Amino acid sequence: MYTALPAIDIPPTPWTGRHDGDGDEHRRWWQAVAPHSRGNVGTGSRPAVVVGFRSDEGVLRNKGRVGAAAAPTAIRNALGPLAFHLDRDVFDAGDVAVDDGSLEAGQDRAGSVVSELLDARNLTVLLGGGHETAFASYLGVAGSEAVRSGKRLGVLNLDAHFDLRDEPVPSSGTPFLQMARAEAAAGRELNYAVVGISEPNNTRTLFDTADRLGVKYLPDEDCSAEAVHEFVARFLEGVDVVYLTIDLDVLPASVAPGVSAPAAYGVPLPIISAVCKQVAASGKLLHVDVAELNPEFDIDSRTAKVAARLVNTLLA
Ligand SMILES: N=CN[C@@H](CCC(=O)O)C(=O)O
Ligand SMILES: [Mn+2]
Ligand SMILES: [Mn+2]
Repeated sequence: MYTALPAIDIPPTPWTGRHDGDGDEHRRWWQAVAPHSRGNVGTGSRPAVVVGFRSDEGVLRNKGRVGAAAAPTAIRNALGPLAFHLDRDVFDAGDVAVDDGSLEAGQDRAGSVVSELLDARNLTVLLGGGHETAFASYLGVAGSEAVRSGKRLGVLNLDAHFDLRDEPVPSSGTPFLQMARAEAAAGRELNYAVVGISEPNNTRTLFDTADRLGVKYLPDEDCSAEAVHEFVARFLEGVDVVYLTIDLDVLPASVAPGVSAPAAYGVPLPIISAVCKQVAASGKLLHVDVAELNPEFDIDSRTAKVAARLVNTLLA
């Protein structure tokens, strides 16, 4: 019998895609993904559980282009037809929805879903949502047994932006400053690294905040394959578990047009994909989210397909 997690607002619905046959040799994501039910443990490798965070309240508050609330559905639709070559079970736990502007309550609900799934041995995949999704992810990760028991957490953000804004209300521009404050309140220091920072899209204040917090970052123009590999390797050395957050605006606008703030320069997709493989291969990946897809501005689902491809790579 299906039992949803208590904080889920919208239960999972069946996935769709091309049908070539019912045998394993024809299997696509839509045929492989099953609804998550409390007590699902999967077989073999650590199962992955997908959760949607339908929110664009953070983007609205950050004066961006709204529409990211529709992204979880768009990413599932892009994943569904992909051939399934994974060696793990994948479940869909449904969505948390931010209604009536109640972002903070939605982040709390999504956080509790992620914590429960992590404590049940799953690899969690939170599909945003604007980048306010990151604070929901953080609540989930920080509330997990792994982090509470002292594992050293690293937050790796693939993003053109620091998202360290100091604002009176939380938004898509504030999640990593919120994390820094929450970590300080817990007697820890946020270990935060960003790949793909666009210098002209982050003010002096943001660079000063990053420096004050000891944030490690690699500018977009310095993102050669070697430099990124070295940067990520160093970061991985100093942590036990990783929360990886992919803001799709780290990619060039031609690759990811469907975001609130498309990147003029951007980090090439092969390099972002290589980071995903490197993090997955480290065995330290605890949780991942994908943020900022705005299907309203997408072209031929290009950005949704890139998001789906990166999720597929991370779980492989
Ligand atoms: N999550 C969004 N972050 C960016 C948006 C920048 C923009 O809208 O131009 C930020 O706040 O810096
Ligand atoms: Mn961001
Ligand atoms: Mn960004």
